[in-house]
Amino acid sequence: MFELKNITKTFGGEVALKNVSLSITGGMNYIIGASGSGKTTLLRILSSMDRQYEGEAFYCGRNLKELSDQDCSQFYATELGFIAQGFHLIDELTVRENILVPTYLSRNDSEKRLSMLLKKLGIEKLADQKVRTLSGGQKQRVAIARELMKDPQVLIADEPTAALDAKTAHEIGALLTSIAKERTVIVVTHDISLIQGNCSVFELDKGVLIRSDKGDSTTKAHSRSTENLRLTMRSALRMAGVTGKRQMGKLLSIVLAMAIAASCLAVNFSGMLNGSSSEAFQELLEKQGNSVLNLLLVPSFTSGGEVGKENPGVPQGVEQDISGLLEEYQNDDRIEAIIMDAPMEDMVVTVDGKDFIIEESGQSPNFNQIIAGRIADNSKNEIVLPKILVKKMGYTNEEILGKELSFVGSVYNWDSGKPVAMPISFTAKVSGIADTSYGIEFDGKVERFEHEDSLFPSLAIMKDIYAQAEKENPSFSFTIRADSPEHFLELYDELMAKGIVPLGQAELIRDIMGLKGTALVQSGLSSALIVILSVLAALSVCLVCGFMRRKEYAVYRLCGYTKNSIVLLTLVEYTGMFLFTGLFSMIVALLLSVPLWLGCALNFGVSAFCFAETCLISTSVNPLTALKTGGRG
Ligand SMILES: Nc1ncnc2c1ncn2[C@@H]1O[C@H](COP(=O)(O)OP(=O)(O)OP(=O)(O)O)[C@@H](O)[C@H]1O
Repeated sequence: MFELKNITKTFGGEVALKNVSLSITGGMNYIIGASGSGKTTLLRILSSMDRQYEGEAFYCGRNLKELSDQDCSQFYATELGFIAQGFHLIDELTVRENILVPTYLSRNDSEKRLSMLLKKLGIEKLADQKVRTLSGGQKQRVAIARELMKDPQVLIADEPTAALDAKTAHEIGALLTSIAKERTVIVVTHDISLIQGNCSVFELDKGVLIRSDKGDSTTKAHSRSTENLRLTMRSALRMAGVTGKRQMGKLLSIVLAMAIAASCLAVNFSGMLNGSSSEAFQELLEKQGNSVLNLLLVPSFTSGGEVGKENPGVPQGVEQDISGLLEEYQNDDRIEAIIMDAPMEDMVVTVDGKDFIIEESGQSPNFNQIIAGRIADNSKNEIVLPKILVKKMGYTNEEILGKELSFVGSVYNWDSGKPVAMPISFTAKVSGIADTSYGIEFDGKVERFEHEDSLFPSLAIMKDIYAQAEKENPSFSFTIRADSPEHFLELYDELMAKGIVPLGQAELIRDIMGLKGTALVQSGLSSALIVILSVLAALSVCLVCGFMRRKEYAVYRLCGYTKNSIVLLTLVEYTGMFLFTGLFSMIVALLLSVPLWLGCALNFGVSAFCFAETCLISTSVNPLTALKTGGRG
């Protein structure tokens, strides 16, 4: 059965086994020796847990060194029962559930064999008891029953009586001897009083085999399962049902951690935390109207009074050449509209034979937004009227649109250096009505103003009236309406770089955008932090739960579960947890108005991360280290 030839095992120069050759043909076999003599090392080689040594070890003619991981799982599932020190049972499960662990891999009816074993080992009354409530002897019987459930050719036990009192130790010894009548039993022990009857004894001393007493025991190999044992989806579901029920606490903590992480991420990504970043600009728009995005381009203007007071001797007039800019910016994508700026005085408008005097405000026209019709076509005699004037004339917006109106008034000619009012007149078709209101904040209160002399004629009209006013080389002022605060600043800087000073609230908008930028950076940082912390929190809970289940995963490996089978079991568990988490996330999403798809996607992402982490832990468990298998554990 086992044939070991010249086995030498060293641990970093220290020899644990030296040139050991032996053969085990069946029956009861004891491996004895002082502490540190190499017993456990030999056991690990026999059970194929350790495949790094010099020499050759064969089991039924197969070289143990050449077994693949898959072969090993099959070996554990069908050929070898292994009882490590410390019983290696799954504490949360009942006796029955523990014994049934290997049976999920096969399709055979296990119930009959289970009741036979419970009876044979004298533990039928304990079947539904949790194993953590059992005594040491009872636990050892459950461990033996579970291994016998596989109907193995060989049963290996590492110090099976070490933790038991003398009476129980002898009962277990007798049990193993009776099992040895049907299969090969190999026991490592310190307790030589166990050695009775016809058995083989191998004694080690400092790694050297010093005694090899062979009993005449040969066990007939009974028929082995050739079935490729693996976990099917059905058995994985059944098994997850059992383990899930017993490990509810751990699984619920994972569900909760994943749900909290997914909800935090959903809230984070839905932009609820970023909402305040554009609030400051929105507030400005509400107070002052859309005209905050206006850039007024004029050929000349006078600097503010403040500057004049500080520097009384310095002339404050600014002259600039804006010719050509109108054409340049006419079709710019960043611009919502270009509005001609026409300060006209003493205006009287005639509509349907009725004259209306337009009251002067002394302010330049202020364009907020078009509320009916459209901006005047610069090639035609068209004009946009302020809604306040239309109201004063007693018309509705719809009634006045398209009407032909006559205007008379004056325009100042500054060619001589002094303002000379020049009479003008023109007719124009009404192309649109504009809201010309704007707000100014006084003592925290916003007051709104609107002037009826905010007229917006086309370029064609402007050219006509400047000709009438006999202006030499007339230059036409106009307002650029940017389509966003970002483009407003871009256009402002571009014009300044050209040496043109546009009039507008650039500094205020720059401040607000700077604020927004800072807010975005801050919210970006806090977003990243929330993402990292949420995922880390969920991963930590899974890590802790995964580590708490390491012994359980090691038991699965020794019962013959392949890594793929353990991944499948983990997948089934996580699918269940994903559904629970999904329910929680959906409720949170509904309560916080987070898009459902976002909640589900993030829930899936978090679950996938946690699943991957748990798979990593469950498949990388080394039964040698996870279960105590000798002095070195
Ligand atoms: N993983 C390891 N790393 C380093 N040395 C080891 C390792 N495992 C065993 N050894 C060494 O190999 C020798 C044999 O150890 P082994 O555990 O096989 O002895 P043992 O007879 O089973 O002892 P005990 O009865 O105390 O369990 C010892 O000197 C031990 O220190």
